[in-house]
Amino acid sequence: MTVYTSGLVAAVRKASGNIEKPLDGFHIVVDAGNGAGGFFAGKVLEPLGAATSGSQFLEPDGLFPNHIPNPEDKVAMEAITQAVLDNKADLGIIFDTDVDRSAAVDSTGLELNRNRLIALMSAIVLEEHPGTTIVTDSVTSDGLTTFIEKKLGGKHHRFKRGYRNVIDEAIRLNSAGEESHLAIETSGHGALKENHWLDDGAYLMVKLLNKLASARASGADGGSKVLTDLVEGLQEPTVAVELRLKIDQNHADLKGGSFREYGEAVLKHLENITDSDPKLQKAPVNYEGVRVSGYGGWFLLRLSLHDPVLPLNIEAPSNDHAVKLGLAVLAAVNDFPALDTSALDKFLDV
Ligand SMILES: O=P(O)(O)OC[C@H]1O[C@H](O)[C@H](O)[C@@H](O)[C@@H]1O
Repeated sequence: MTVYTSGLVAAVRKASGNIEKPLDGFHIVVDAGNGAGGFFAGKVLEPLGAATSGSQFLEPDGLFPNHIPNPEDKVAMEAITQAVLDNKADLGIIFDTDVDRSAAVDSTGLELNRNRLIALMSAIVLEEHPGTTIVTDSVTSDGLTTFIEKKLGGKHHRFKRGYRNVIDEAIRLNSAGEESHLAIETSGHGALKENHWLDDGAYLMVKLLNKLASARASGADGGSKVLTDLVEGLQEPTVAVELRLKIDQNHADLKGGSFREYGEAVLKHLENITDSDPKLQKAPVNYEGVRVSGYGGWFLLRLSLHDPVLPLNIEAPSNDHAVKLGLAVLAAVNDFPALDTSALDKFLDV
């Protein structure tokens, strides 16, 4: 552990031009959610000179008495945001149980997770490696693609859900001659080529600290603004939801087949229905499920990696637009009685 944490500390010192305490004067709070990430406060931030008072839930407790340690979870993100605001901290850092996922919160309480974290990491990596390909999971937003390609001059390769899938794809691209330095999921899993493609949430946060430290070393004193500025221009949808539609594996409509076969049949049917609707356009390149644009937004219906579930992501510029997209999905999935559409029904208020 000492070898690992001293490597993280050394990386930030190096980024600052070898200053011993490059984060002196910064106040950074950590929320480990009672998982394994509590070390980051005492073993990484403090040796670098940052104050960490107000950090919370640093003691491991497998019952997770405070909140689920998950940087995608609303309650978890509210907890770290509140800690940042209460302590008037410069930055908040949150980890999942085993520190392979992470996210941050800036000094104003802006959450830097999901698409925003990918945008931020892409900005950092593309400064170091202009033009490189960023590999992400399938539920990333259209705004993220525009940001990576138009603002940052990189290439966005939206692949499949699953951290192993995105990392393996980035490794494959490199061996096929296409340079990629970052594989990252909206879940907060992320891996860099320079870190031997390790799925390491602490290292992602070190890349943010490097930015703070180098800005400070060059005389800038805007706290976490150096990070927030990097995501400026990222278009964000007004509505972004994930609804999980369960397949009842014991339902007669499966006719003895597997839930996967059933899910594939749902997806095929949805694809046929959307093909015949002129208001909807199938994504020209897509590696997982059915991704469709329309009404100024998009939806993706796909099979879960592990569960008998079809997760449905919808992003749209307004609730009305999101409802139109949801209704298009409902028209297809209603023909499959083993599918529990209650989450979608509730969203659509039908
Ligand atoms: O397909 P889902 O049920 O949404 O789950 C997808 C998720 O599964 C696991 O948690 C993996 O660690 C993640 O990398 C992945 O994103």
